[in-house]
Amino acid sequence: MKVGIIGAAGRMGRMLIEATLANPETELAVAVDVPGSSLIGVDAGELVGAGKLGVTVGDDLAALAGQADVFIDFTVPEATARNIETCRQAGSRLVIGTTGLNDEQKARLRAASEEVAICFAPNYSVGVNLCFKLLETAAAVLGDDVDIEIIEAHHRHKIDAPSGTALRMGEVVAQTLGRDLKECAVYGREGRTGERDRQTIGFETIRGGDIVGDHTVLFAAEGERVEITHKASSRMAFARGAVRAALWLGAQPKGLFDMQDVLGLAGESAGWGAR
Ligand SMILES: NC(=O)C1=CN([C@@H]2O[C@H](COP(=O)(O)OP(=O)(O)OC[C@H]3O[C@@H](n4cnc5c(N)ncnc54)[C@H](OP(=O)(O)O)[C@@H]3O)[C@@H](O)[C@H]2O)C=CC1
Ligand SMILES: O=C(O)C1=N[C@H](C(=O)O)C[C@H](O)C1
Repeated sequence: MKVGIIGAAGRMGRMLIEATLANPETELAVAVDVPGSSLIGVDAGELVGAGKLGVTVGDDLAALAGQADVFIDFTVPEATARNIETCRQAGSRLVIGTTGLNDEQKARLRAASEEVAICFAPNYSVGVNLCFKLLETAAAVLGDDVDIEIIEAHHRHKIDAPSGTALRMGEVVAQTLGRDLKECAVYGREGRTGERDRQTIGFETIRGGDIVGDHTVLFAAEGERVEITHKASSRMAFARGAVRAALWLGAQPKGLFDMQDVLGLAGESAGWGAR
């Protein structure tokens, strides 16, 4: 399968190039980054120490859209929104890892998926997607008898908070408990907060150094507590998952999917964020 990487010069973009080269079923066909980047025109192989591959980093997705079977986009929300439109017009499949999309951008994504196949997930690691299923079970068993807090930590360069993964974890728990996350989420606390309302779901964000991505969901009761934790130690976990999603998406003519679909874990609650 011919794969195109959008955001190729970024932290994830470089990992995605490596993961595409390492997978015997995928071939790097296109690499794109932001217009004006000093890396436009550089060979994509040189970005990851793989030597020259004959694929130079371009800046015009529309002109390159026909050269790949599936594109993988890990950029910023504004760029992803434009790329969705470009892929829709070109009839190209798209795997999206970008987090922090607003409601309007998600609505446009949903609309585009009526014409092309799109996989959209806040986290492509297998471990995190397993955690989503564990969270359904934990929330269903522990129910309304616990206080629920979601704590995430990431590197100092991350621009959105809470992480897309933390928000999805909140959506999974809220949906299982019949709550609306938009109404029950509490983001950080300061000052005289008053006693905790058990119906709320709290979010705490840590940013520092080179932390790849840690997530903990804490279920705290009187006398005991349960913690479900995932720690990523390499971005390769996300990149391998995204390439797996690209291969899976190649068989889908159109529609909106997420990593739960790719892994065969999708139940009634799949696609919490975008659907
Ligand atoms: N779903 C998942 O599994 C994961 C999701 N992510 C998400 O992926 C996104 C990217 O993360 P990360 O790689 O760390 O970020 P980076 O900033 O390192 O990479 C983003 C890249 O996209 C480039 N870019 C910006 N605008 C455009 C554009 N219009 N066209 C093409 N390229 C563009 C940036 O260029 P420049 O820097 O020059 O602006 C940069 O090279 C984030 O939203 C993050 O949360 C991250 C890891 C896992
Ligand atoms: O920006 C990152 O780095 C990551 N972002 C994703 C998110 O927002 O959930 C996934 C991962 O934790 C790394």
